[in-house]
Amino acid sequence: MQIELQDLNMTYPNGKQALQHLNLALKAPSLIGLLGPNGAGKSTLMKLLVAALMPTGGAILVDGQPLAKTEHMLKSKLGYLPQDFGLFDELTVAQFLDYMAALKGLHDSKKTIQEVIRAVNLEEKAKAKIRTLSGGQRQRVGIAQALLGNPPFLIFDEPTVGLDPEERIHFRNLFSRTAQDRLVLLSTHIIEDVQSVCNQIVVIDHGKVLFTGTPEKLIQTAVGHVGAFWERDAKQEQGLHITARVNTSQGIRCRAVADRLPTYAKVEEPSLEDAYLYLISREAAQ
Ligand SMILES: Nc1ncnc2c1ncn2[C@@H]1O[C@H](COP(=O)(O)OP(=O)(O)OP(=O)(O)O)[C@@H](O)[C@H]1O
Repeated sequence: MQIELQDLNMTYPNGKQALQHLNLALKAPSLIGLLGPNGAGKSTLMKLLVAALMPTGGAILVDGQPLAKTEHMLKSKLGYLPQDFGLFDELTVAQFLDYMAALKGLHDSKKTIQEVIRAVNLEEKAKAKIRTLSGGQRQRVGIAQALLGNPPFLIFDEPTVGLDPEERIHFRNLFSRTAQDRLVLLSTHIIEDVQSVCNQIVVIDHGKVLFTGTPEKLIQTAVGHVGAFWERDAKQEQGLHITARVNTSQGIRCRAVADRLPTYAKVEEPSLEDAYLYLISREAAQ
C-alpha cells in the first residue's frame, strides 16, 4: 500500500489555513511518526487521510488512485484511532468491540475480538463496563478497535496519551510489531515514542512539512548546533534556545540549540529531541 500527498492544502471555512502545499509519500511497510507542536496540522492531516475532511486543494492518491474514488475501499482497509474518541460507557469492552466489528462488516468476529483484547492487554477487563475503566484502559480499548480486522493501514492520533510509562513501552512494541507488514502512521508530541520505534519521521509546523526522513537523518541536521553551559556563564544571546535546565551540585547546567553556539557552550551530541527542537526553533525564527 502506498499513499501519496500531492500539493495538499486545507483551509477551514473560517479561513484558517491548516495545511499548505504538503507533498509526502507513505509506503508500507513502515512505522511513520508524525511530529509537530500544538496546532501544527497533524489532526487535520489525519482527518484528510481517513476522508473525514475533504482537502481544499491538491490530491491524496491511494495506490495511485485518487482517494475520492477509493474512499470506500480505503475505509475497509483502515484502522483509525481519533484524538477524541467517544466510547459507549454502558457497554462492556467486549460488547463495544463486537459493535465496532459489526460496523466494520467483520464476520466471525469472536476470535478477532479476543485477539485484539489480548494485544492491548485488557483480558481482565473484557467484561467490565467502559465507564469503570481508567483513562489509560479506555485508550487501550480505542487502540483495540483500530486493530480489529487486521487493517493494512493504521492511523493513531496521539495513541499514548493517558498511558503510564510501562504501558507506553508495551504499546511501542505493539506498534512496532504491527508495522512489520503494513503502514502505521502515528502522531505524537512524545519524542520517545518516535525515537524507539519509527523508521520514518515527518515533522510538520504551521501546516508545512519541515522534515521527512529517518531519525538518524534528523539527528544529523543538529550536529554542531547543540551545546551545554553553566547558567552563570550565559549572556543574553539572540537565536539561542534553551531546551533544558538541570540543577546540579555545581549550579544550573543548561542545554541549548542555536544556529551559532556561543563560545562558552560545550558542543554536545544531539539527541532526537534536540534535533526536533532545533528544527522548530529555526522555523519560528523565520
Ligand atoms: N474545524 C476547524 N475549524 C477551524 N480551524 C480549525 C479546525 N480544526 C483545526 N483548526 C485549526 O487548524 C490548525 C491545525 O489544527 P490541528 O488540530 O490539525 O493541529 P494539531 O497539530 O493536531 O494540534 P494538536 O497537537 O494540538 O492536536 C490549528 O490552528 C487549529 O486551530
